[in-house]
Amino acid sequence: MLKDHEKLVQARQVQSELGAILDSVQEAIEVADRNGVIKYVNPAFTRITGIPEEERIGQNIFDASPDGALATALRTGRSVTGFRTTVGGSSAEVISNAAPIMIDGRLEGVVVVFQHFTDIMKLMDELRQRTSIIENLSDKFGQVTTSKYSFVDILGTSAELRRCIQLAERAARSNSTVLLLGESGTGKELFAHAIHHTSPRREKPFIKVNCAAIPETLLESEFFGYAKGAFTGAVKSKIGKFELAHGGTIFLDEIGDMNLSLQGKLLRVLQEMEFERVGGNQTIHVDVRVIAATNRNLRELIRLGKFREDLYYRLNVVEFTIPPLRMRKDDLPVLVNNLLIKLNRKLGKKVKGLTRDAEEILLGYDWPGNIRELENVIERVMVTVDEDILTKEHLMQHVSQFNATPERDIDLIPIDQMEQLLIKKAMAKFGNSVEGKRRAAQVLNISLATLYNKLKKFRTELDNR
Ligand SMILES: Nc1ncnc2c1ncn2[C@@H]1O[C@H](COP(=O)(O)OP(=O)(O)OP(=O)(O)O)[C@@H](O)[C@H]1O
Repeated sequence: MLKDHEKLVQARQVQSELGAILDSVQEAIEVADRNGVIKYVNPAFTRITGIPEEERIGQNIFDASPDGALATALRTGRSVTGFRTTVGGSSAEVISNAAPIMIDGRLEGVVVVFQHFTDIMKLMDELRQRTSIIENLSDKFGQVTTSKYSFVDILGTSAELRRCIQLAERAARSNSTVLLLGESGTGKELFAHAIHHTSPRREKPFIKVNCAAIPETLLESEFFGYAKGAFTGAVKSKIGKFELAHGGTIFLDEIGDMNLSLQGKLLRVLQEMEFERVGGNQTIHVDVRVIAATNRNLRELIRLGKFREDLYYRLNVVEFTIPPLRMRKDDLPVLVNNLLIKLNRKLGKKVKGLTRDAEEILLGYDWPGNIRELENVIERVMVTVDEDILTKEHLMQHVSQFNATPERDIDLIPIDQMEQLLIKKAMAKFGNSVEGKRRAAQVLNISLATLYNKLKKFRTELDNR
């Protein structure tokens, strides 16, 4: 008797603990016996459905909610999950999970647990919002870059270059807009990095936008971002480069290639430091320092009506032109030495220097592709030559630019290969920048679009090999 009493006490304790749990959960719980008679509902059931406990208990589930999860589970003897329904006798729309209660292999009843559909929708909304915040942040995180070079990376001792460095160092301390001019490959981007790196904004982002590389139609949203639904496909909002650069510097490369309507918008941003996202109506304020660069003749573009004069005056608060390499040949030795050190490391070589006549070849050449071309030339020779000292013959043999006699005896090869060779040669000479491609297309007497197509075709052929 004592044992039975002890068991009874234990059972009561378990029952009251379970009761407390069932009473406190947020989900509604309803239990029916094997005949469908409702035996239990918890307080959350009444809260969600509005049906009082005393009204529900004793009803048969096949009368009360014949199409609900509980009746279905009882009818089939199987669990039901994610069942969306309206609770019989109420207007509450719920998502329910029901399961049969099996004791010793026999169906003794069924239990259902459900939640208000709007509660779930609210959670889903919250989840969506948070996911969008995370996506935006990770998008931003992936795009934010900082400057990679400082003034110590700009090599050269010529008076012309030193004057540019002095001006740039002074500009770096101010907040003024800087306009960098100069031929392709003269180091404009390097200067932009160095100015940001030396400015009080150095810890903040340095964001580069190549105005020539982005299709005109996308440039505006690239600059200012877009609001969700701004156009078909804008399923979420996107942050623009100006917002990304907040607190730091934006480097607008190839500014001479920007279309006139966007020039107007850029002018407004430079004046007011505020804008709206494409398709958005909220004004966004930013604090951004602008450095712009181009290898095109902006005064000529203004004369032709292709560049806004007011924008030009807004940009050229500090303006300087980086002289081409042919006008500062004094810089060649230090540039070449530095390249030898860098490329020895990269290619695993031990080149110590150049013979005097090899140096003379470099000094005698006029470097239309500037320092980028010099880098290409030295790398091409070092890749193919194993000696410690580079000679005039090495240069002549491996660098077509130095061969004064173009009508050499050429091997007969298929025309498409010859076309590839010529395009490669032009690219090596003028560099891979947009201006380089423009000049290459000019020399090859084909349109820029044709050149792009051919380059794309070579790349696909290489990928397929
Ligand atoms: N004074 C310099 N010292 C060392 N390297 C330099 C110097 N000037 C340019 N370079 C190197 O030459 C290459 C071309 O420079 P950069 O891209 O800055 O030229 P750019 O004028 O911006 O060219 P583009 O107009 O074609 O964009 C880079 O690899 C850069 O590091």
